[in-house]
Amino acid sequence: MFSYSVFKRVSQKTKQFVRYKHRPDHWSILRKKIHPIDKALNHMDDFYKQVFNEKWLRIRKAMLGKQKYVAVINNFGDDTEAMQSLELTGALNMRTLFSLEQGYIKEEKLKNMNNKAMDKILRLDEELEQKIQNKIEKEANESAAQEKPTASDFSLASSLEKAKFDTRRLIDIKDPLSTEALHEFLPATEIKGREDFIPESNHYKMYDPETHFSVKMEKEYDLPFPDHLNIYCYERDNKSDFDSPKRGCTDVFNYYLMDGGSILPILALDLRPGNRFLDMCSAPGGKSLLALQTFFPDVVVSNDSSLSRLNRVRSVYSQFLYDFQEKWVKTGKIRLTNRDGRIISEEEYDRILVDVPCTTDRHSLHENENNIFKPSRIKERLNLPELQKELLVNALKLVERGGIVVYSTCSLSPIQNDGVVHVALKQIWEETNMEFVVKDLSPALLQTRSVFEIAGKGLLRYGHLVLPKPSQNYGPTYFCKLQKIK
Ligand SMILES: C[S@@+](CC[C@H](N)C(=O)[O-])C[C@H]1O[C@@H](n2cnc3c(N)ncnc32)[C@H](O)[C@@H]1O
Repeated sequence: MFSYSVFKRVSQKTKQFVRYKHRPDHWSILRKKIHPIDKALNHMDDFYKQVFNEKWLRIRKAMLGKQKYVAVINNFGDDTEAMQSLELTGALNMRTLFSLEQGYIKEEKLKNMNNKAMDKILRLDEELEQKIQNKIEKEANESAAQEKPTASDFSLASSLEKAKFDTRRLIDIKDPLSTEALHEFLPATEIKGREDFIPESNHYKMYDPETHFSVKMEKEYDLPFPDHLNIYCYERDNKSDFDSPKRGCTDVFNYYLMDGGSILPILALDLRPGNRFLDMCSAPGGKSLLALQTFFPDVVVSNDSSLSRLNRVRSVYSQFLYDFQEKWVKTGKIRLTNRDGRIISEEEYDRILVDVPCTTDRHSLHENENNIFKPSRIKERLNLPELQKELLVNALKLVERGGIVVYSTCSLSPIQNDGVVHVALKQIWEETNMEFVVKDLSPALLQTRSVFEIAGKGLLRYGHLVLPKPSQNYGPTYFCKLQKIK
């Protein structure tokens, strides 16, 4: 076969040439290079298509699109002015949206004294959502069909399509995230050039489906919205950007921008006055700052095992809290600690947030730099569920009786989400006599449905998952609330 080769002149004087067999910047090489973001997309196409079925196309489209933010008003800055200026741009206070929904739900309840109101609301909501979804999926299918040919020639997704699946090992479509099913998820193993896939699928076996233990579940009907928390968002389909935050008279910023999904783990914590709150994996610090805006915790401990990332928390605090060192650190209200969350001990907390390192799905689809799907980070990626489980187990041990732990990720992976909660509870059950209740927030989360699409008990066993969608492009955010009862 004719071999195409190129020469590179290495010396101007001697006019020597080096003969490349494969020139590194040749178009055919560049075209074939699979970047970490491509790898991430291939991985998600393989895995999530089978988990979320027809919803996957819409989630995928949203995650590849523009992420939506909310603005958390800084109560320690020029808050009133900030709220007024945001309202002038058409931003809405989330508290108002939630309470409008609550009012509507109550009204429906009254009208339907036989208490079928919830079913009715859910059904109407689902019907509406389905109509919108069908339209979006139709559009997504059309654009995917146009985009496909070139890149998919060498994608894993296309090779998997051709590959034979061991159908006994695929997730049961009827109950896609049943514990047994997610533990058994195992893609076809005979895939050339994808060696990392094999150890990864082996890794899923650690979630032994044979082990049975009882888990207490309890429905929760209320998701209290702290009085002092003011969070602004744009309504469905409004893709406006918030202006950059501004410094006020005390030189601190007036609001903090964060993914809307990130507020739910903090709301789920149900912070109360006087709480001692540990943010076990806190950097860059958005959720710690959000917890402080409620005015409830007496002490906030922002921990992170990475010193450089902990310095980012310090910097966020300094930008949002006036006289941070004097008023917050020296008074002991905020502590910044640089420890491995797996071995924090001795202290007791009433509230712990375990917002673990994960595959950061949205980020992994956009940034090649430091991407968790880089070949050099395979081992780290495969070890994530183990690390996540150890962090959660330690939080469950640390929290006081009656206290609350919220476990959260920004991944759609059932392994890193319900899977980790499952193994952590199993370990606690085997090793201690502690008891926990998993809170089913589905009824309480109804009030958030004008802002978020949340997958609940139909798709998940323990927690809740904010699903990104083009009209409200937040998340993914998984969160699970656990309360220690013994
Ligand atoms: C998803 S980020 C946390 C985001 C943060 N909660 C927020 O909302 O801004 C996960 C963090 O966990 C930290 N981390 C990783 N391993 C850890 C460990 N063993 N103990 C404590 N923190 C850890 C990482 O350095 C990273 O900053």
